[in-house]
Amino acid sequence: MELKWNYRTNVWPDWCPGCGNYGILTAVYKALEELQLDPSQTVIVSGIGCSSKIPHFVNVNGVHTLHGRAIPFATGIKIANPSLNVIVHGGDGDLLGIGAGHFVALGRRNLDIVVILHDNGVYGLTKGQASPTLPLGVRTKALPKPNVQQAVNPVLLALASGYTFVARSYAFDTPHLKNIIVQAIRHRGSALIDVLQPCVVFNDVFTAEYYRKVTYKLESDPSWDPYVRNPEEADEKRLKAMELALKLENKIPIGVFYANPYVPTFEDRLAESLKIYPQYNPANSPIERGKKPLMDKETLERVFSEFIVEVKE
Ligand SMILES: Cc1ncc(C[n+]2csc(CCOP(=O)(O)OP(=O)(O)O)c2C)c(N)n1
Ligand code: SF4
Ligand SMILES: [Mg+2]
Repeated sequence: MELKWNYRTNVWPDWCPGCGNYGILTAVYKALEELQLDPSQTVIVSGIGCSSKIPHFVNVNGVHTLHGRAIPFATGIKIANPSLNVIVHGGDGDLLGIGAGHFVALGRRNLDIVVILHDNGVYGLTKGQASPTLPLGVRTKALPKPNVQQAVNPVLLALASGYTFVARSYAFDTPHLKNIIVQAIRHRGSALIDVLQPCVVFNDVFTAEYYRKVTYKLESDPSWDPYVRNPEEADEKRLKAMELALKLENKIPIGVFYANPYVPTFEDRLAESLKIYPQYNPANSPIERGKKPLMDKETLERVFSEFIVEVKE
């Protein structure tokens, strides 16, 4: 395959040797190369954490934002310019701790954004505190006592929130993760990929050796079909995906849990509700004419006239 664009930057990734983030970065490069995404039309948005350094290492547009706030940034970017490919990267603390409300809101909207969750069970950057995905009773290296909180199941939460593409993969199975990322980018709607990611410094329980033993691929089960082929089978397939997501005892499934292309995206709903949105979204609207702002009183009234409500006493 001819490589038209070098998606690698000159910035040397400074993660610890052996960190699962290297596998995720490699899979991202391979997915972008396969899709040949236009770098000028692609944005990676991250929060704060070891995982969130990723925009510095990928040669597309990037924004390294605030802890927990990658999804709201990405939402603004996508609504302002719906033609962009928007990919969010964040840690389990970032997306499911401080950013949990935004994580749920994205699923409810089904905005066409891919979320890649670096799931290492710890707050890596701040030295190994328990993250929202660390199970109850597990004691990792930096914890003085076993974890006293229940874990959030990212796949289950995404399914319950309305994400229309939900998958799990493993950081050091880069061909598998690359395939999932390609599918998630091609999908129209909110996509979550929960990536099991060893943190070699702070998580001595969920290690690469552990994941190698317990993970198995859904693709190897011919009876598993997560793809919704007509809207009538959506509920049943989502329920099956939820049941599977709950099974985490001795074996952890990786692969696609649910993919439903029939739910309208937020962009579609916005265009339905605000008729001028596709034509006059912020990215394709001039903001000034003759050095004067175009958003004068008359323009604002025209834009928002559809929303004026008369409240009768
Ligand atoms: C508003 C705010 N609260 C807390 C922090 C401190 N902080 C920085 S990174 C982080 C957690 C990182 O964990 P995670 O999101 O799982 O990413 P990882 O480092 O594991 O990849 C925290 C609590 C911050 N930077 N900003
Ligand atoms: S602390 Fe953990 S997550 Fe952070 S770079 Fe090191 S190994 Fe990776
Ligand atoms: Mg983490």
